[in-house]
Amino acid sequence: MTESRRPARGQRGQGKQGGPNNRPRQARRPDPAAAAVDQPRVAARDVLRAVRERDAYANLVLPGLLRERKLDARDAALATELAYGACRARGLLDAVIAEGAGRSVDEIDGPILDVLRLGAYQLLRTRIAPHAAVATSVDLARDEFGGGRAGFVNAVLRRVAERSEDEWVARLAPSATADPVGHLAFRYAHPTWIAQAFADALGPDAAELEAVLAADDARPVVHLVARPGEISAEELAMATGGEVGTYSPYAVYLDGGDPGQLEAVREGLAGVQDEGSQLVARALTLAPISGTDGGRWLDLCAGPGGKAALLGALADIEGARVDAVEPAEHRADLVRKTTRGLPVDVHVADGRESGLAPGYDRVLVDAPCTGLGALRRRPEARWRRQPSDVAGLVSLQRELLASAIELVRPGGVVLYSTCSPHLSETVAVVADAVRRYGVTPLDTRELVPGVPSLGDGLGVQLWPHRHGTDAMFMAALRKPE
Ligand SMILES: C[S@@+](CC[C@H](N)C(=O)[O-])C[C@H]1O[C@@H](n2cnc3c(N)ncnc32)[C@H](O)[C@@H]1O
Repeated sequence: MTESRRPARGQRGQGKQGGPNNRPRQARRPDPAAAAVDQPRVAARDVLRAVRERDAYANLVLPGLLRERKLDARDAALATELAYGACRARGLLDAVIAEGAGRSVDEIDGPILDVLRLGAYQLLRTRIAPHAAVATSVDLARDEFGGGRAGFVNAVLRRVAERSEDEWVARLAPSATADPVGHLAFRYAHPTWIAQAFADALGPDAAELEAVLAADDARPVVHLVARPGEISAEELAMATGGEVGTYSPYAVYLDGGDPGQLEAVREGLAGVQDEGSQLVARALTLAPISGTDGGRWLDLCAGPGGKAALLGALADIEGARVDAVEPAEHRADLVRKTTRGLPVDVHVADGRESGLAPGYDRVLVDAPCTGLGALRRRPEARWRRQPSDVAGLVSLQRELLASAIELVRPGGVVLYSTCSPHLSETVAVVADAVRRYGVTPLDTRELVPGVPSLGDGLGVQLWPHRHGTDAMFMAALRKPE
């Protein structure tokens, strides 16, 4: 056993303290005498716990929790940084914690592991003073579970604090020469299969892999969409103090804050929508179709309605009408909400057998996917997704695209999109449809005018590190006449 594998002091008896680390365990009654634990860290800890125990989404849990506990702006910012950061960095943190604890993280009780992840994140990836990172974590453990467990947390974190993040990476990551993708995946805290999927999609540009992985950890800028016909991007930027976007004529970038509180958003003049998604909806309306546009548009996978709302606003201007299909009732409700007052009819149905009459001029298939292109907006998602998810999604994507091709009229266009750059979900699905149904791939790059660095293929792959958008993919296909 190497020195680093030696069990840390204070962990005696830990092995008997519980089973799998995702099982809720009985908390001790809080000790009123305990020093007031630090509220931002309590909030971050509670987010990690909800993610681990209930499969919650960190970005849905945290805002409610901050409001409920009335954290001021500074504390809220710290809680956000710690909760999201620790969710993102989980793989790296767990490897270091396992080394510090001398055991696999699977053998550490979940609630204690949450505290350790929070502490290790502060030690490795923030400028918080090490003694504060350790002491506040020990307080968290003591407050809930008492001295023994606090001692374990103290011992493990002291070991973690012995090295910087770079030193831990040098010690624990696969070799950069023998396994460059595995090395970068470890350094940037991504599962290797996801880093490999990005490298495959980047192809000859795989040297950019480091930049993509780093972009997933950067705090994403909030993108607003100015609803066409309601407000211009310039007006929205003026009203919100934001900056007009680079590629979508409707985009405004906001540096921070809660966009839900903005008057323009509350009044429905604007929404929160990644610029890449705006480009997808717009591309459908720009695609060249044969003959005149009869104004029958279809959004086959519409929930929660971001693209349907933009399509609806553009349809209103063009005199068109959109059918929006979504099988999940609660998501269909969201579509109804976002498209209120627009020429959009919502149908609760499976897109593979929607019952809608064929003959659409334009059809969007914004297919359910792994979401690997939006990891920066969903802190825990990279650790939740599994490679085995891909095959099932690909079959659904193929079936939905087949259905869209049935529903579009000859000479009309189907736009297939995903918020994933995984090649099985993008070019492979499109190539399969071209082969099976004889649809013609269009040069989709022409449908996103002014967007650079789109590569040689006919499809469009956006990237956070190149375009500042989610890694959306889109490909336009015309049905032969
Ligand atoms: C990537 S999301 C679409 C996002 C949406 N276009 C937007 O911009 O807000 C995929 C959607 O497809 C829905 N979906 C899943 N299975 C489906 C099916 N068989 N037919 C149609 N939609 C489906 C999911 O419920 C989800 O709402």
